[in-house]
Amino acid sequence: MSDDRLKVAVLGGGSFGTALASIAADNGARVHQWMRDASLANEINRDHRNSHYLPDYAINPAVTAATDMREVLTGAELVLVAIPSQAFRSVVRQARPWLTAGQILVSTTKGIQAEGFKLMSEILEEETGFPHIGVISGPNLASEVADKQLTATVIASDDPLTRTRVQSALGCDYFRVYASNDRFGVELGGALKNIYAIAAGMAAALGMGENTRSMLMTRALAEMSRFAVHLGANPMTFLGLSGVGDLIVTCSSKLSRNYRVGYALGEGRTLEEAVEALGQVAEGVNTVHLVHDKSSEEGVYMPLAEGLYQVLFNQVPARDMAKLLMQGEQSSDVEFTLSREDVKAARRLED
Ligand SMILES: NC(=O)C1=CN([C@@H]2O[C@H](COP(=O)(O)OP(=O)(O)OC[C@H]3O[C@@H](n4cnc5c(N)ncnc54)[C@H](O)[C@@H]3O)[C@@H](O)[C@H]2O)C=CC1
Ligand SMILES: O=C(CO)COP(=O)(O)O
Repeated sequence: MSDDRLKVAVLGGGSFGTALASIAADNGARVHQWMRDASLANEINRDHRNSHYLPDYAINPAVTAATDMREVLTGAELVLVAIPSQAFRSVVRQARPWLTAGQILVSTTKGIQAEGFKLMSEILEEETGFPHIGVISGPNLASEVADKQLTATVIASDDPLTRTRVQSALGCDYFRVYASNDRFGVELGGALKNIYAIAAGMAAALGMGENTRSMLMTRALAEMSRFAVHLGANPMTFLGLSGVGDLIVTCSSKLSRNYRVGYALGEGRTLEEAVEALGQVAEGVNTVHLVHDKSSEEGVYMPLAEGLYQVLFNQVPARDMAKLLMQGEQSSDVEFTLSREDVKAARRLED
């Protein structure tokens, strides 16, 4: 008997890969999930549960898991790569012998590779040279997705086929998939907001109020869009789900791992203790480092990222850094309507 269901492969056995695998299966696809841990794969096949990363949620039984890359990838029409950024390239290299040019390849990872400041879809492109490449990003806390809470995401690609195939593979009554052609902006937004989620967690632990959080999130949006536009992104992308949308959720929720790392730091833990206690990936820690270096190199003004870098890596107390940031330049609210240079020039005339 022929099986004409869409075949989806998911690389990664963590919380987001598992949540996305279950959505595709809810949508009628045959889903194969690759992970390196055989006992976790057995558990998914036997109990339809991922007790390590998503213990409280049932996984659709149409998801089958394996540690064999060939078995998972052969015949897959859509491949979702949900592997933390530090291991992303090595896993794509492992997968490469079974990837084909007709497949749709999509990164779901919100991180940056240190060498060359590369985003994950650029790695997909470099390692395969294939044409159907995209990125999924948006306000998508994995446990809420697994709980089927009403959620929206963005598929970004300059390839229309990639956009429409992902919209139909994942869009369902609890998960909406909006389209963007600014792959770079969408992907960068997902990586950058992790930095500010750490800062927001820290501010919460220090007892700072709602005005503070709102200021932090809005200035974070100004800072991340300034950086992204300098590197070639479209500023309007930051008004969407993958920009302001993801910033809101990650800066507001203890379900965010980056927020939790910040909270632990605000309570006085060391970075090592905070990361160890989390036991999962918090991409923002590495991203702070990379963005600090890149913004210095490019001459982009990013006081929040710089302040966070000093707290995380140079042991400056968070409260002292907050005081220092409050003494920084009072510049333009929205730089795309009034430039920082115009504000500075007017102040110089006044002095
Ligand atoms: N968890 C979430 O709420 C969301 C996560 N993301 C992004 O998804 C990406 C993946 O994150 P999660 O699934 O949440 O991570 P996770 O921390 O839940 O799990 C990571 C998974 O990657 C695997 N892994 C790590 N190194 C590996 C290697 N060298 N080879 C093979 N597998 C390896 C681990 O075994 C584990 O299965 C991250 O970049 C994250 O930013 C995006 C949206 C939501
Ligand atoms: O990206 C996320 C939600 O959109 C998940 O954030 P964390 O990686 O901080 O958990």
